[in-house]
Amino acid sequence: MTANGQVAILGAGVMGETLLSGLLRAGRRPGELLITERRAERADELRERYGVDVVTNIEAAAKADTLVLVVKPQDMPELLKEIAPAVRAEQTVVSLAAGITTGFIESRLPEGVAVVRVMPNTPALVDEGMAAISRGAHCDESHLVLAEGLLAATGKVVRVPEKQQDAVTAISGSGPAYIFFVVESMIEAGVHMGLPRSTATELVVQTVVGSAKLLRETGEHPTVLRERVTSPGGTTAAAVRELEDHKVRAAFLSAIEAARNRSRDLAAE
Ligand SMILES: NC(=O)C1=CN([C@@H]2O[C@H](COP(=O)(O)OP(=O)(O)OC[C@H]3O[C@@H](n4cnc5c(N)ncnc54)[C@H](OP(=O)(O)O)[C@@H]3O)[C@@H](O)[C@H]2O)C=CC1
Ligand SMILES: O=C(O)[C@@H]1CCC=N1
Repeated sequence: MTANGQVAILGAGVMGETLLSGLLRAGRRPGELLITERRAERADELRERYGVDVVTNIEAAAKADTLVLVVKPQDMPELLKEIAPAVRAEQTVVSLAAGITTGFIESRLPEGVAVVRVMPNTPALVDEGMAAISRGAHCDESHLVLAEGLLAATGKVVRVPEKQQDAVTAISGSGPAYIFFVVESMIEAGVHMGLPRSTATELVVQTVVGSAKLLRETGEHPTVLRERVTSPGGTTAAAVRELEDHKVRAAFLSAIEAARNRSRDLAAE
C-alpha cells in the first residue's frame, strides 16, 4: 500500500467501517487512522472494536493528511461547511459519496485542494470490492495513486472519467443489492417448491459464488456460459423463456437507469 500519512475517515457507517476494517487488515496501524462519528455509542463501539481514535470532524481535518468523506450525500454540505476552515491545500480529500461531484466539494473547500471521487462497494468487507476513482480539478498522478493505495486494500480499483461515475454507481456501487435480490428470489423459489430454507440457501449461495468464479477465471462472455447451461429443450431453456416473457432484462435496464438518474440528482438535494 502506498504510504499516505495519517488518514481520517469522516463518517464511519456501513461504508466507512468497511474501509476502516480493510485498511487495518491490509496492515495499516490503528495510530495511522482517525475516524469521526456523531453518535457517542457508535464512536465507543468503533473505538473498542478497532482500537482507533475517534475525534471531531475539525480535529480530523486539522490533523490528517488524507480526509476520506463517507457521510451520506445529503449530509455532505453540512460536513464540508464544518471542516472547510481547517482544510489546507496540501491535504487530499477523497469522497466516497454517491452523486457528489468533485466540483461540488472543491467549491466548498479552500482553493487548490485535491479532491478524488471514489465509488466503492460493500464486497470490500471481504476484500472483493470494486472501486472506481476519478480526478478532480487539482489532482495530479500522486493523488490518484494515493486513493488507489487506500482502495486497493479492499479489492480492485479502476480509473474512470468523472462523467462516468453516475453509471458506475448504478452498476458496481448499487450492484451487490441487485445480486442479493436475485439470491433472495431464488431461495424463495426453492422454499416454494418444498426445499428446506437452509438447503435452498446453501444451493443458491454456492451457485452464485461458483458462477462468479467461472466468469472471472474463464473470461468467457456470459452469453457463452449461459448457453453451456442451456441444454436444447431442457430445464434452463424453459426458465429463461419465462424470464424473457416477464421482461427481466428490460427491468434491469430500467432499474439501473433509475439508479444512475438518482445519483445525478443527489448533489442537488
Ligand atoms: N453502502 C454502500 O453500499 C455504499 C455507500 N456509498 C456511499 O458511502 C456514503 C455512506 O453510506 P453508508 O455508509 O451506506 O451510510 P451510513 O448512514 O451507514 O453511514 C454514514 C455515517 O456518517 C455519519 N455522519 C453523518 N453526518 C456526519 C457528520 N457531520 N460527522 C460525522 N459523521 C457523520 C452517520 O452518522 P449517523 O448514524 O448519526 O447518521 C453514519 O454513521 C454515502 O455517501 C454513500 O453514497 C458508496 C458506495 C457504496
Ligand atoms: O444506495 C446508495 O445510494 C449507495 C450508493 C451506492 C450503493 N449504495
